[in-house]
Amino acid sequence: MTAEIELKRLDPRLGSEFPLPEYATALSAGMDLRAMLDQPIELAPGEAQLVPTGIAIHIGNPGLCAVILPRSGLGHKQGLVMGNLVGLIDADYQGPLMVSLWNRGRFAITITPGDRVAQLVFLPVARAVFRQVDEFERSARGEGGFGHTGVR
Ligand SMILES: O=c1ccn([C@H]2C[C@H](O)[C@@H](COP(=O)(O)OP(=O)(O)OP(=O)(O)O)O2)c(=O)[nH]1
Repeated sequence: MTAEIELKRLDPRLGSEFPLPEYATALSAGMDLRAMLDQPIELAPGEAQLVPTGIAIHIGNPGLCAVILPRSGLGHKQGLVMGNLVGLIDADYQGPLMVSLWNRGRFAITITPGDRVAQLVFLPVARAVFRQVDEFERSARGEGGFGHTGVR
């Protein structure tokens, strides 16, 4: 599925000095987001900072959202992940897209302007309407809470 999403370029270096977010391959699920900083920053072990991506997007479709996820290599090797673990971008959000960068590793990490630090993935969303009931229809699953399915 392809969806057209409105994008505002907030940082003029995107689209000139650095490409706008794009899919790296025909089947990539995520597009890399860049840290559009004015100058390099150093994240000490355990430190988190909110970093601008230089874009704003408006999804504008109740059936879609986006998530900001770590890049696998950076997350695994350097410990650079998201301070909110996963950033959730609502379909009605129009503000600047920010990335919370958290150094969960043991060594300082330097982020240079334009570095690809995270990835943006668009996902389908089902919105629920609750129907209140007094009793649920019985299921084979029982009521023991998690870890009680009896499956080994
Ligand atoms: O990593 C992120 C996470 C969120 N957002 C933006 C998009 C999202 O739609 C908005 C609000 O996020 P969320 O609802 O998760 O945060 P909140 O702390 O609950 O804020 P709010 O009170 O605005 O709902 O912030 C980002 O730019 N980057």
